[in-house]
Amino acid sequence: MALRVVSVLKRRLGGPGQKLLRSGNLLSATQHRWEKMPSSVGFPVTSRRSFSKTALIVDVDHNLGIATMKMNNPPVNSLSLELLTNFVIDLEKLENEKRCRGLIITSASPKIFSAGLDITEMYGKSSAHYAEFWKAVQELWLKLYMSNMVVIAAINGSSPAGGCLISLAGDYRIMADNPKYTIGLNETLLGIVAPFWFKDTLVNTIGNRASEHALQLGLLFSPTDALRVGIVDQVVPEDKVQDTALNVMSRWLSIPDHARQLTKTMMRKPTVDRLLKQREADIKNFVSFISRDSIQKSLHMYMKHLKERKE
Ligand SMILES: CCCCCCCCCCC/C=C/C(=O)SCCNC(=O)CCNC(=O)[C@H](O)C(C)(C)COP(=O)(O)OP(=O)(O)OC[C@H]1O[C@@H](n2cnc3c(N)ncnc32)[C@H](O)[C@@H]1OP(=O)(O)O
Repeated sequence: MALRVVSVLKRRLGGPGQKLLRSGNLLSATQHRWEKMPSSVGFPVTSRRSFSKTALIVDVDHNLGIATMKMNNPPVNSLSLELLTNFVIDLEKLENEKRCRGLIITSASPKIFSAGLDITEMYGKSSAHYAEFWKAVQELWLKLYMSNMVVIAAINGSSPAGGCLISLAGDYRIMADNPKYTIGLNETLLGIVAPFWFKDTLVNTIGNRASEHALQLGLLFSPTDALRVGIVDQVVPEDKVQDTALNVMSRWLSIPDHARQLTKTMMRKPTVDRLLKQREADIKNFVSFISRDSIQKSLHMYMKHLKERKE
């Protein structure tokens, strides 16, 4: 199957996209190599590099120009300060790899894409810790939302709150068709409020009315409902998520990078600038909001509820 997908990738880049690239004199080293491949054979993986840190496994296929990043923070891929920090470091590395044009984000443990922000980072800690944590959340969103790479979320499990934000920060979302999985910004269910830039990212994806409805009620959508409202772009059988991501990636990579990147910047920069203009104030707001006794109590109760569910 993987070979078939690679053949599709080669065919795609050999088609109109390739012509566009040629006319714009924009062929990257990776694409040159693709052009030389005879179409009857699968693409040999001659250059593959992996780097794996705590909580993230990154696999870069230089021939395809695609990196796959698997979140690997058992049991639920909660976004701890460590995971957020490593995520940002690895994104920067990939961004600097000229031949890496696409990134697929997924989970190493099917069933949970990511449980969102690590709640234990948000209660019972110092103000300095909250500030550091929030800065890391901001940093990841800023880097991901404005990435020069094509970013596809291969959502192979549940994806509440911060997990949903990571998916929304990408360019395209493919979710596994399993009614047990849910996705959405459910902050209000925890007694907390999605910050304005979480909200903006959702509004940019599904529009104002649907966002207001989803945010006020803290809706967690099944894959079918997520597709209906537009939170995800495609729902596919569980075992087809990765191949579909590669296939979709080929379509996006057939567009000349500079044109696609400038378009992405044009669409997203106003949203990003809103946070950049008030980044420090946003950190202060978070620290003062999360430090309130009532919020600390809500988070504590929510964690207790999560644990009691199992008993
Ligand atoms: C005026 C305006 C100012 C605004 C200022 C800003 C305000 C703050 C904004 C903060 C934004 C927050 C974003 C977030 O992402 S909050 C996190 C939201 N996440 C969730 O609600 C998901 C919770 N988890 C679950 O629903 C389930 O765990 C899940 C479906 C993901 C998996 O279920 P499963 O049954 O497989 O696993 P368990 O529930 O048994 O969980 C296993 C253990 O993991 C612990 N756990 C789960 N989620 C988290 C988490 N997010 N953080 C930390 N730990 C988590 C769970 O407690 C279990 O632990 P134990 O094994 O020890 O019991």
